[in-house]
Amino acid sequence: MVAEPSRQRSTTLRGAELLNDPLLNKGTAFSRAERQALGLEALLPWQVETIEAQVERCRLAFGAMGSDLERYAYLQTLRERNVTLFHRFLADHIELAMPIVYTPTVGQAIQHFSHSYRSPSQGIYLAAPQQERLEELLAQACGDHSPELLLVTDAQGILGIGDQGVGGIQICQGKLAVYTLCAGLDPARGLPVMLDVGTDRPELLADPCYPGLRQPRLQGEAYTVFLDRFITAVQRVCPGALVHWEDFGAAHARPVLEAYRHRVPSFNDDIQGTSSVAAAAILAGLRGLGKPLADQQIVIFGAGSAGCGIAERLWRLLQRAGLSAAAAADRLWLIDRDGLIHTGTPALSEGARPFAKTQQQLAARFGAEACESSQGPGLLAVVEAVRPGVLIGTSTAAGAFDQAVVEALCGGGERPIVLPLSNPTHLAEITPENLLRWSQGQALVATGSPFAAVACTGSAGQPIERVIGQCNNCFVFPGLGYGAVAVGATAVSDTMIDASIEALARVIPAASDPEAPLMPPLSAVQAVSRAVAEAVALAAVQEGLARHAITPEAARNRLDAARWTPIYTELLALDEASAAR
Ligand SMILES: NC(=O)C1=CN([C@@H]2O[C@H](COP(=O)(O)OP(=O)(O)OC[C@H]3O[C@@H](n4cnc5c(N)ncnc54)[C@H](O)[C@@H]3O)[C@@H](O)[C@H]2O)C=CC1
Ligand SMILES: CC(=O)C(=O)O
Ligand SMILES: [Mg+2]
Repeated sequence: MVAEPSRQRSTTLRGAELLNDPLLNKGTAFSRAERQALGLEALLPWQVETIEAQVERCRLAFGAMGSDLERYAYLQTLRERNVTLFHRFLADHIELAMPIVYTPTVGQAIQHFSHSYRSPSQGIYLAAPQQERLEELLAQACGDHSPELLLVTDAQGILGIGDQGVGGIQICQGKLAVYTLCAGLDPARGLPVMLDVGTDRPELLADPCYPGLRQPRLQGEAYTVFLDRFITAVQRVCPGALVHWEDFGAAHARPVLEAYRHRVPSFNDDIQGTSSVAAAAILAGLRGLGKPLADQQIVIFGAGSAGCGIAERLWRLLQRAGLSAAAAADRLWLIDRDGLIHTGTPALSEGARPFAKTQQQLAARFGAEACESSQGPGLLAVVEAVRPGVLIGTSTAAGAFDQAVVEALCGGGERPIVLPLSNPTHLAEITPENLLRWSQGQALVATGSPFAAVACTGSAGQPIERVIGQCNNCFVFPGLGYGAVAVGATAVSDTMIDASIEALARVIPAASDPEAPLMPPLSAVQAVSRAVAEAVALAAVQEGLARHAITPEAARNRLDAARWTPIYTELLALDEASAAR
């Protein structure tokens, strides 16, 4: 339940104009006095309702819908009409609503965007032909309410479903809803930004209903110039705002992060947020199993933004656990479309380069013939040769962790940690049900999208139900972003990200019991986000990166003071003349 501090606000809006303002609208919850003062008396049915009664009506309507896509559309409409009620519904029904506004349903909604688009919803579109006016357009969109957090995508790599053009704005809206739900970011302070640099998806280019720019994506220098202009506009219009980069394609995600992380406070969620949740799950799982990280071999299947981000973070943690940089890199085995990544892999990415195995390493593990082809050994061969304690999937290759792979992982009675992180649900590298069946209940698992509990046999032969934790960056990015914004962090440092890992790892149930879930339940996501935000804010203070707080106490106070809760504000009528004074 949400506590109800009293809040008041004045407005010059009256009647329908007020009902059409989603940040101020309360619908049937306007009191008699407000209705009278604000010209609403004939515009609302007679009953004055509480927000709880409104939430119950929403729950009934939501439950009566025939499909998740309809539920998504219903919640979008609610958000466009009444932001407070939308967020209160989410807060009171997290486990029902989160899979709709976020993965997996948001992915489906994005794929239907061209055909379901009705009216401008929350957020802005900045298109390539407007690139000389980005500052003016951003200023126009922000008005007097400079955002503190910009959630920015170019939609080239939405979840695991690739280039989605301007429909990608809905991932920004979904992530911002999660920021508010989990961390308490004021919805008026977050802005979804869709950078429309074109699309390379032929179906969108050919679709007369596609509402975005119908041209191939900007490439090379033209892309860089556009991004540069955008960042310059951000620096001028909303100085100090945090930029959260989301779902860029693999070719741009890392270069964009590196190019601008020193110009604006920013992080890439797919690279850094994901690395945090994966690292926390691994640390907690190993603690529960009583195994040191420094002893592990780790296989990462899918060496794109998320996979390389996880590798880089684990590399850092392995070094902190006492290994040299070279020995730590040797523990990480990255596999992509061309098999195990090695120094002869074609088009080796910057993110994967530190982990590329040398020809000598290939020969030592897989025999001399492994060096004869640019194609590296495949997943099964790597698992058989390396016997990893941890297997991570960030490939979008549904079902790639098959029975042979699982049996090889568990050979010798090992209890591996397996994280099939690809989203949405149908792209998971393995279902928890198959994993637990083929590993005879031995594997520890957490998935990117939500999965139902699996019936298993316990260690004493008794029937048990294994609850499947959701290893999704939603357990980190709300706290990371909110913590950074609350103290006015001038950068998002590696130390701040490390702090988020430890805060999350501490509350993962499997850390003390390997049969318990490998992530906290969604119902705990608000408490987890608060702990992550605090750890991040304190790390920023310690590093001297916090503009708004110089002591830990001040940082904690700012986290509490900035927190927005979905309760209605009492509205007072303000006349135009007083407003002008
Ligand atoms: N659970 C979570 O919190 C997160 C999950 N993800 C998921 O991870 C997946 C990857 O995301 P990104 O890294 O952003 O995409 P990406 O496109 O940057 O990386 C995917 C990589 O997988 C490789 N790949 C594709 N098919 C393969 C195959 N058959 N075998 C081996 N490698 C293959 C691609 O070549 C590419 O390098 C997506 O499904 C995404 O939804 C991403 C971020 C967070
Ligand atoms: C969760 C997320 O960021 C992704 O799947 O891309
Ligand atoms: Mg993402």
